[in-house]
Amino acid sequence: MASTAFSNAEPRPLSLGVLALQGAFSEHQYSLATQPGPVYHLTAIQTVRTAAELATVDGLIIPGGESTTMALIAERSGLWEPLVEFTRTKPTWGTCAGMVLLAQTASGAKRGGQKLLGSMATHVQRNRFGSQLDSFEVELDAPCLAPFDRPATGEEGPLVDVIPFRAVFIRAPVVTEWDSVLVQVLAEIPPSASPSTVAEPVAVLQGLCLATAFHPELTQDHRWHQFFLSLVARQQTSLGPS
Ligand SMILES: NC(=O)CC[C@H](N)C(=O)O
Repeated sequence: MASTAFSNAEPRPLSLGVLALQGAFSEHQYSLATQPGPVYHLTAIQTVRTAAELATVDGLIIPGGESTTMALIAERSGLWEPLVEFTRTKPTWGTCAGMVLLAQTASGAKRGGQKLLGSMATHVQRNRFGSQLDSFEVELDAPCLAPFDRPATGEEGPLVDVIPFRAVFIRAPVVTEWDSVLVQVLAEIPPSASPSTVAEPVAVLQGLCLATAFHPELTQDHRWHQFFLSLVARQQTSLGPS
């Protein structure tokens, strides 16, 4: 075993999954495939529809779409319990409907309640900004994206201040309550764009779980994908040699 000492310089192969039960999964696959960030040894970007597929990935994206429909399909296909287990132990990123599913509780839920994975200590309000017709874009400050500001062209140059992220909100939730010990707020909607006129969290991180209320996969700015990949890579590194 002489040469198996793990070095941070050796990228471990990463396999990323995108939950593909419903919603904007192919857009995430495209963003992952084209993200120009630091080079990760990304061996697979695969759709996840079964527990067997979920078992093969190092990190999972739960896309935007309809959280109630995704929960229903996951239950019917025997994927619900594996998803609960995965999202509590492995890197997971929920966008929009994914943010709703990861929450512990939600208001504006379907009559009779809706099933949530409950992997983040958050309460979300669904459809905070109204219907599809009320969709909008707004610039967010997200200091966590600073490491990914520099274009991955190999160019040297001073790091600019964090470039605002132009976020697309479509029937989006916001986090209205959270456990501030466990959950880190990464970005807030500016008060001017918020119905409550106070800044409200729209990107949060709890351990290996990331949730964004907006849709980075619908933009050409792949810094959130790079941020998530860096989480997955860090988790893989901490696991030691494969
Ligand atoms: N764009 C979206 O993902 C909308 C999410 C939807 N409002 C839900 O709660 O499932």
